[in-house]
Amino acid sequence: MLWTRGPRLGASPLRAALGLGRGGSASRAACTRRGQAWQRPEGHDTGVQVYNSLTGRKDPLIVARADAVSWYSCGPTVYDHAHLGHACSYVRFDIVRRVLTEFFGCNIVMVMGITDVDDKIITRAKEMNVSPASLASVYEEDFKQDMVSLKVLPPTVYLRVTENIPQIISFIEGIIAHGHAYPTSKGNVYFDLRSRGDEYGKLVSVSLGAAGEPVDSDKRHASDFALWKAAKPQEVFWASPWGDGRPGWHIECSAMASMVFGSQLDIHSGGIDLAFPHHENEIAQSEVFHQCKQWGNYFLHSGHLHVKGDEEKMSKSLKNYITIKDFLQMFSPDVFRLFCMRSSYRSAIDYSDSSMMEAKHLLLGLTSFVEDARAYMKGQLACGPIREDVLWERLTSTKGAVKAALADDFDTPRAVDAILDLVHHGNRQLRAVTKEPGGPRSPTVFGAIVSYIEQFFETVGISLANRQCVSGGGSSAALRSVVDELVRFRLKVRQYALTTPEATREARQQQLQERRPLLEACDALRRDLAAHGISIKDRGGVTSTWELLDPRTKRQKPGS
Ligand SMILES: Nc1ncnc2c1ncn2[C@@H]1O[C@H](COP(=O)(O)OP(=O)(O)OP(=O)(O)O)[C@@H](O)[C@H]1O
Ligand SMILES: [Zn+2]
Repeated sequence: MLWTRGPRLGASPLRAALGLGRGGSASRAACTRRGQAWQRPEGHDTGVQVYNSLTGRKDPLIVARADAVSWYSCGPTVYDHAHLGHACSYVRFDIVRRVLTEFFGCNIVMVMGITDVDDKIITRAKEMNVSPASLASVYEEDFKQDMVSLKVLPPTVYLRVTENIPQIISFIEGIIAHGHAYPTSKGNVYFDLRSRGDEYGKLVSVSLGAAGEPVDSDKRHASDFALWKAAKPQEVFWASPWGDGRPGWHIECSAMASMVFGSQLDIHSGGIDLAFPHHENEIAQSEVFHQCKQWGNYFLHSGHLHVKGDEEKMSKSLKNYITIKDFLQMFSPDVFRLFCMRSSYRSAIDYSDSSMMEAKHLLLGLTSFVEDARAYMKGQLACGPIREDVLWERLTSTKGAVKAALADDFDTPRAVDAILDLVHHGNRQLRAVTKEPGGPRSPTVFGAIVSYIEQFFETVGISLANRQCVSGGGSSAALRSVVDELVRFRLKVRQYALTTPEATREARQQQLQERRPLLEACDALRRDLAAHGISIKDRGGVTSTWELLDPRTKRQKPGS
């Protein structure tokens, strides 16, 4: 055994160490030690408590400057299509980023590193008989397109490893100059872990065990990791002071983050599998290069997406994945976002068709409320008397609850629950009555609720079928007018079929019977349009309204 590990490595103990599982007293003790070593940054207190993997607890998020919060995000290794596991990590951090920006006034500068040279890329390129560079460029573009489809905001800048080789080489030279790395006769450069002493293991509390001469390796210690890898025959390489080769995986992120942010980083993020060894090694490299005590102040890790019932994360190598493109054929990006928001960004999450259907129905419930509230405001939905004071009070308390939840380590499930509670109360007051409305109306409070809810979801990247304004230019505007005409015509036909002026009951029945085909035709039209995402609602025979729904969000049984 070369590593002495606390009782915390391996899949679930690692999660315990990072506060994601049921940590025992040993892990709590280690967290306390980590917590004590952490230096509270100086600067602007955002008002958010964030779970920091460096301390194993929630810390106040203090950034150097609110107008330029530095955030480095480990990007993908681009050798194949991205899957839902990747989507989950990037969507969750996108939500965190949007919340920090819109609710807590941070202007975020995000750098994302793209690993475009790596063993996996080289192997796949060989299999496909293409160059690693062209394979990587195809899948990098593919990843970016997937992110656009998922409405993930792009980082302020993407940095590719292959475009930053000179910077990476200088970084390695700096580490060697400070006595923490060594080149070998085979042309490799390794980080000298023993030179780091107790400082290694800030993130997951691993410590170096007894030295053991590694078999068949030019490392001094088996746990030393590569900063520079000597070129193998027929592999892509760059010239360096140590001979031809390419960078190791960990060094690229340290070098690229430092290139933009220097020796101080507010936030560093990635999936939980990156905590060890990737982030642990990044910390070691960067702190010895910059000769500083604390390079990154907050390490945020997202939990894994698992296929329900599967212990392992969704992963290419396990072949248990669904590509983002396949997923988006069935569900909208909004459904996926809402699914992500129903759990903490840190927790493991199970993918299943039923959990997706649940998110889809939730979204449908929200859009339906917004539609009804808007119809009420327009006078198209007749209601009994509204308890306006109750609703105003609910709205105010919801706003407070949502902000408090988000300030508590971006607790999105709690924030969504608070909104659902508001919707529940709104719906109770909106119970439609078929008679003509009487008494005072309260459109303003419903307007305030709709506006708040839409704004909240817009902030986290979810659109609530707000199709009042047309996007897409003149042709969509024309099509919208055509649907307006069609729905008005259908309403006239329906009203004619339902209005039976005959004097006697029998005669009225007879007339209804004769006009029945017209009603059936109206129903059929409603069903058919639903298949195209157009949802028509008949409001008590007085009027009809319509909304355009994303076809992947529409009801299972159109028109029901
Ligand atoms: N199943 C998953 N759930 C959540 N995040 C994931 C999952 N799989 C990968 N990630 C995260 O996606 C980001 C990019 O990962 P990367 O390109 O290194 O893929 P990977 O982990 O090698 O995936 P694979 O095992 O499928 O090849 C990382 O932050 C990683 O932690
Ligand atoms: Zn990284």
